[in-house]
Amino acid sequence: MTYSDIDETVAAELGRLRESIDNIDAAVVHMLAERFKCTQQVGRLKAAHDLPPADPAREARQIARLRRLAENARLDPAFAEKLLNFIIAEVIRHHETIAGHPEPQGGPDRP
Ligand SMILES: C=C(O[C@@H]1C=C(C(=O)O)C=C[C@H]1O)C(=O)O
Repeated sequence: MTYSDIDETVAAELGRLRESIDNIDAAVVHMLAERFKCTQQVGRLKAAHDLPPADPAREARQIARLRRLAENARLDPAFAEKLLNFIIAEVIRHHETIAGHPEPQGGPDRP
């Protein structure tokens, strides 16, 4: 069996489900973009006040909270933790970059 010779009703059902998957993927991308906008601001605030890029205590609280949310939503908590750690690692990398390239006095828009 291949995708080109499946039954019409199966194709319709698959198409309907895939439309929802595409919508969810778009929402995930938009939500991540908003999250990174916030974390970039946090990175600039940390750099301006000489704070370290990573905050392990905050991360531990977030992971505990996300694992509880995942359990309630019947999502594998180990997967939720892995995903959050993956995102946080990227955020910390951004914060290290920001800390290494301080903005000139007057903020980011100054020429
Ligand atoms: C965004 C922050 O910086 C880092 C990234 C975090 C995140 O992506 O949620 C959490 C803690 C920090 O290690 C923060 O300190 O709030």
